[in-house]
Amino acid sequence: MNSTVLIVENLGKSYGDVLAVDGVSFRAERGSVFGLLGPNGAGKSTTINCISGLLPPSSGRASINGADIVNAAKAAKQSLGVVPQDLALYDDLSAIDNLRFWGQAYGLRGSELDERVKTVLTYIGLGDRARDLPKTFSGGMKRRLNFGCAVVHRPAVLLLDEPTVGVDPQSRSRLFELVESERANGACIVYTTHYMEEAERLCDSVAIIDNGQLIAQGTVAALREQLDARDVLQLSGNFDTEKCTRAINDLQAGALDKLQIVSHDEGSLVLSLPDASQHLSSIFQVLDNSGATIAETSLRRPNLETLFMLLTGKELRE
Ligand SMILES: Nc1ncnc2c1ncn2[C@@H]1O[C@H](COP(=O)(O)OP(=O)(O)OP(=O)(O)O)[C@@H](O)[C@H]1O
Repeated sequence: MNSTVLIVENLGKSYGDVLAVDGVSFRAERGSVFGLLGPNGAGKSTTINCISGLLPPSSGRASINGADIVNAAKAAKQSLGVVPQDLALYDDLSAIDNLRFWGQAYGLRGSELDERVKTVLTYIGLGDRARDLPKTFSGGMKRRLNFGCAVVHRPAVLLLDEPTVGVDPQSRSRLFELVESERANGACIVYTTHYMEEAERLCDSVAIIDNGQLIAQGTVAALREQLDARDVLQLSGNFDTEKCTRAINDLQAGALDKLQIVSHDEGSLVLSLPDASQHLSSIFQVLDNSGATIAETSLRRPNLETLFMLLTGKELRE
C-alpha cells in the first residue's frame, strides 16, 4: 500500500491581484502529522481550502488517496475530513445529530452509522452530552464536536486549520490527544498553525510558508539540524548601522566566524551564532565600542520559531 496519501504539486491561488498561494508543493503520509506553519496571512487557510475543494486552485494540482481534487472531486472528498478554522456545527441539532448528519453525508447508514456515532461521541469525550445542543457547550467542547464531525467517516486525510485558536489549555491538550490517536489509527493529518511549539510537539514533518511560498520543508529534526544549533540574540536600543556593521564584521573576521546578522536597523539588531551565551561579553564589548546603547536583550535557543526568523528576518508573531 502506498503510504503517500496527499500530493500537492505547484498549487497556486490568486484573489484578484493578491497571489495568496504561490507554487506550493508537498507530500504527506499515512499515520503522520504534517504541519503547515506560518504567520497570519501566509496562505495556510487558502492552501487548505483549495485542497478541500472549497476554493478552485488558480494553478497546479492536488490529489487525495489517488483522486484529483478537481477531476475526481467526489472521490477526493470521500477520503477527506476537514476541521475548519471557524466552527461548522448545526446549532439546532444535538451533538449526536450533528455527528449523524455528517456520517450520513459521507454515506454511513443503519447499524454502521449508529455504532460509529456512538464510538466517536465517547472518543471526543461528549458521551454524556449527546442530546445537548452545541450552544450549551464550552468553546473547547464545540471544537471537539467539530473534530468528531470531521472523523466520523474515518477519512484517510484530515485537514485541521488552526484548531486550537481560542481554546483553553485543557481542551487544547485533549485535541492533541485526538490528533495523536488519529495518527495512530493511520490517518494522514495536515495541521496548520502559527504556534511553532504545537508543531514541535505534534508534527512528524513540517513545511514553513511565508507570503504564499514554502520556504523550508522537512522533518522537525532535519530542520533543527539546518539551524546548526544556532541561538538567536535579539538586541534593541540605539545602533549606528554603519559603525555597528563594522564592529560585527571585526568579530566575524576574528574568533566568531559563525556569527551572522539576521536583521539590523537603528533600533534593533538580531544576530545568530552557536553557543551565543559563551560570547555575550565580547559582543557587548564591540557594540559598546561602536557607540551603541543596548536597552533590551533576549537570547533564544534554536527551535522552529528561530528558524523562521533566520529564514525571513521576521518574527513569526508580530
Ligand atoms: N477572500 C479573499 N479575498 C482577497 N484576499 C484574500 C482572501 N482570503 C485571503 N486573502 C489574502 O490571501 C493571503 C493569505 O490568506 P490566508 O487566510 O490563506 O492566510 P493564513 O496563513 O491562513 O492566515 P490566517 O492564519 O490569518 O488565516 C492574505 O494576504 C489574505 O489577506
